[in-house]
Amino acid sequence: MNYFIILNKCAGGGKARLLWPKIQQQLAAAGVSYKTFVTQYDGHATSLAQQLLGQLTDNQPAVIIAAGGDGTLHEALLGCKQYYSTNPSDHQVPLAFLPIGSGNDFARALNIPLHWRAALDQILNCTQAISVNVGRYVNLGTHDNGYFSNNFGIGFDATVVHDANQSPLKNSRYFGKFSYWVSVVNALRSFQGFKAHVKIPGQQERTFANTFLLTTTNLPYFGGGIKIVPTASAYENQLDVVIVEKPNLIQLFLFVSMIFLKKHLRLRFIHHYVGQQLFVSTEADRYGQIDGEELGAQTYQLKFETDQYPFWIR
Ligand SMILES: Nc1ncnc2c1ncn2[C@@H]1O[C@H](COP(=O)(O)OP(=O)(O)OP(=O)(O)O)[C@@H](O)[C@H]1O
Repeated sequence: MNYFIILNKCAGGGKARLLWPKIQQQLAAAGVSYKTFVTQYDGHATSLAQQLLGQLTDNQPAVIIAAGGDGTLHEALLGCKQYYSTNPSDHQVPLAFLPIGSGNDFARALNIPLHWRAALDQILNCTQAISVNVGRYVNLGTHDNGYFSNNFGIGFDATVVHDANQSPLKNSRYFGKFSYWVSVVNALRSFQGFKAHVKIPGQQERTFANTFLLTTTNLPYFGGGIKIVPTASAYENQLDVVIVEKPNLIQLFLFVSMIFLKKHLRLRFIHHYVGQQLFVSTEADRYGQIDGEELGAQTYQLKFETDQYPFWIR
């Protein structure tokens, strides 16, 4: 097998850079053949995936390993999907994920070990690709489109991502988590609810006048280990959407406590729907995030659908 590693040394607030020599040692000890492509800038993993797929011959056994956090996996997946949309093939090169970022929600959801050594062993011992569900979105207003392995969030979660990205501490291994929690508090104090509509084909449209969080998810987890939809599964051909209406202080406390008990979806200000296709629109500019990658503030007119990609994960 030929392994092609797309490595984001900045992932995990620079933790990936420190781990990389150890990972190299482990690869050398396993005697495997691999090539490394190090990302140089935001978005680079997408073009690296496209370039390397363009250089592979059709029947060359290969696996692309996204080594970084969920953002690196997101970019690599996007590159692969974009490549095969213009170069269709019956054999698509599978993706593996070496979770050396901060949140690593994809790994949590797909039982990929969170320790790099065990995760690498799992990749090297894997013998067959498995098809995994991913989300596809189209912004019907702008025609922007793309994919997500984890989730597409609008509102509070995305505001936190935006705020944390502005922090000078965001790349600090030790203070990165602290700056994240400062952003959570900031967003809780200032976030203004927004009007949103959710429509699942065959069902009536639902409108929420004061939305706090609107997340379309392929996985149970978001935000680095928060189990937002305990029943969601990337092995099922469906997406889950969760709408949280803006909570008052008591509701916020209830929400946080019930999340720990995995019973928050029973709360009356939280709504959960499932579909293979769904439509989401909003009426005010709010931040968005895709797999933890920030989108600017905008209004959304989104169509979500399920899609698949082969993963090299067990
Ligand atoms: N050379 C680089 N310089 C600056 N940013 C980079 C570079 N290479 C990649 N990036 C960006 O780093 C960001 C963070 O990467 P990633 O999401 O993989 O790690 P993380 O945020 O630590 O993990 P997680 O998303 O799991 O919490 C991504 O937006 C990616 O585009």
